[in-house]
Amino acid sequence: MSSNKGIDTIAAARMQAANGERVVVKAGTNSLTDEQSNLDDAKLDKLVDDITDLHNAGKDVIFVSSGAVGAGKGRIGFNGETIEESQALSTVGQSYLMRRYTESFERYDRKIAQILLTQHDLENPERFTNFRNTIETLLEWDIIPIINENDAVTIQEIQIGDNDMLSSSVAIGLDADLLVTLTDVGGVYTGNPKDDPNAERIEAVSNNYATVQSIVEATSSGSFGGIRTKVQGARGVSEHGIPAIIAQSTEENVLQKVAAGEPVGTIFLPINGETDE
Ligand SMILES: Nc1ncnc2c1ncn2[C@@H]1O[C@H](COP(=O)(O)OP(=O)(O)O)[C@@H](O)[C@H]1O
Ligand SMILES: N[C@@H](CCC(=O)OP(=O)(O)O)C(=O)O
Repeated sequence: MSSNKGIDTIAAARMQAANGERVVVKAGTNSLTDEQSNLDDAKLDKLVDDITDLHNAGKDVIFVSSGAVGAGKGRIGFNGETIEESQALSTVGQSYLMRRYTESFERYDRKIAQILLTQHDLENPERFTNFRNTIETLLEWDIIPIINENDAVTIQEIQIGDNDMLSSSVAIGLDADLLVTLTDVGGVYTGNPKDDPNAERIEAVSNNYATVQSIVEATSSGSFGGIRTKVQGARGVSEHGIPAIIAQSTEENVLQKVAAGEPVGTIFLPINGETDE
């Protein structure tokens, strides 16, 4: 299934994405942990390899990483039953996650910074300005900021898997040129690719958005998050004229392929003031 827009428009969006100078990359829990919720070193190192490649290509990379609750579960050996327990697990997991990122980026002599945020911080003009100034300074220093939601003081995102929306707001607020959402499947499909062998990857989303929304509503289990918030976040970004791509974190050189304009994942075409529906 593809967008009703022509192949030229999709190719132009791929080129716009490839040429983006400021890129927000978001990685979900599934891209960082194994089936026992332990932080998976090989997955984390692979993400760091890809981000370093993008950075070495001269891009400003802002990384939004989930995985704190998952890493906390693995560290403590307990899944947590209440929201409060998930919050506490995130605080254990976050410091461990950053330790592993620090070690992994050190393989390339790269420095990183941690920023824990809430949607409130992005909505409050004074806090947002402070956040933006910090990011701009880190980027000038060639340091890769790693952002996560501050789960100790907010529970919205533990409940709805909202790092997808946080990364979307960060991309819009920081005037990024591209949002890449990495997950454990190859994009948005016509069915859940984990249990539907006939599911086909949707190449592009533009004027087919309403159809795509109904598909992901129908194929998602659970009442929150999952592929739905990725689609919603990517659409929000594209409505600001910024292309967004949902792709698979395990795909070889996935970010290099994005930067080469290759047809990986599902691209959300930037909407530049035209009527899209
Ligand atoms: N139509 C669909 N297209 C792609 N993925 C889907 C679809 N419906 C359900 N999914 C599921 O959404 C999951 C991705 O969401 P999630 O588990 O929240 O990932 P992450 O940890 O990367 O944030 C995939 O593993 C996939 O099984
Ligand atoms: N702040 C939480 C992220 C929760 C979340 O959004 O997870 P995901 O849907 O896997 O991106 C954590 O680090 O565990």
